[in-house]
Amino acid sequence: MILELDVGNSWIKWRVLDDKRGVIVTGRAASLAELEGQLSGSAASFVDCRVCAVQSALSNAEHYAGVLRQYVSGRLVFAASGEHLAGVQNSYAEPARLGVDRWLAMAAGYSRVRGACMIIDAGTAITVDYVRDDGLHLGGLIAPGYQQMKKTLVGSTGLVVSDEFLAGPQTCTANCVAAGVETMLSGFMKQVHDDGLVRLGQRARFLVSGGDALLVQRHIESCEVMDDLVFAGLALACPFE
Ligand SMILES: Nc1ncnc2c1ncn2[C@@H]1O[C@H](COP(=O)(O)OP(=O)(O)O)[C@@H](O)[C@H]1O
Ligand SMILES: CC(C)(COP(=O)(O)O)[C@@H](O)C(=O)NCCC(=O)O
Ligand SMILES: [K+]
Repeated sequence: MILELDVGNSWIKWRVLDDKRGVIVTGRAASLAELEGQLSGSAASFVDCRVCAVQSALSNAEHYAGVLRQYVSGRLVFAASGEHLAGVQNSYAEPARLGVDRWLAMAAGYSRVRGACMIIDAGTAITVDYVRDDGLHLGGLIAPGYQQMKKTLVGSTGLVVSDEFLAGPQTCTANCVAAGVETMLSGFMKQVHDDGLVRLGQRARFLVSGGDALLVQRHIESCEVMDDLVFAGLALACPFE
């Protein structure tokens, strides 16, 4: 059995694969302590484990490794961004500095569509990565995520915000804030979509992942939601063959 972890800034997503690489359990934890509760509750032990951790969590990698070691008898690997993976070429001058979650999602997305694609991951941050038809990464964008946009405004002004999805002018504070954030997201997505088609060509595919993927889909109708890109990328980077 293989334990796979996708550690983001808001959630730790995890899943377990059986010996035939089929997914047998998936889960989500808000913290390492919660994850530990979930793993010990399952009373499972895993042979190997592969981890994708965003930069903020990597600074805590030893602590993660110490906790995970209790459940993992074999290999325990933290994936890292490199120069090439599955036909994708990293554009960063220092390839290791590219977020490994972005890197794995790009490799998995490009492997699947075998052509120009834009990878949009809507989580704590919204990241956008451009991958050309020949696999060259043209670079990307990092913007505040949907909840961050709301939190920042509400936190710094004390305003309230409604949870509804609203467009156009509104007539109470909570709805004005909700519609304002939605309009920012919609304008950003329209710009990203148009720019993707210009830079990557009209046949480019738009692949979307992350907790807010469905919000992105509201604005880019032609996009394809692929929730497992980071996990699929982990298998490419750390195949455990
Ligand atoms: N049931 C849910 N509980 C909490 N957040 C959710 C839920 N469904 C969607 N979300 C959204 O998912 C976002 C986090 O997405 P995720 O991809 O897990 O982020 P990260 O990779 O940064 O940890 C939150 O900002 C929130 O808007
Ligand atoms: C940009 C990110 C913080 C996104 O994290 P997420 O929203 O998935 O939690 C992550 O990819 C990261 O830590 N990147 C390192 C910096 C970079 O990619 O340039
Ligand atoms: K993200």
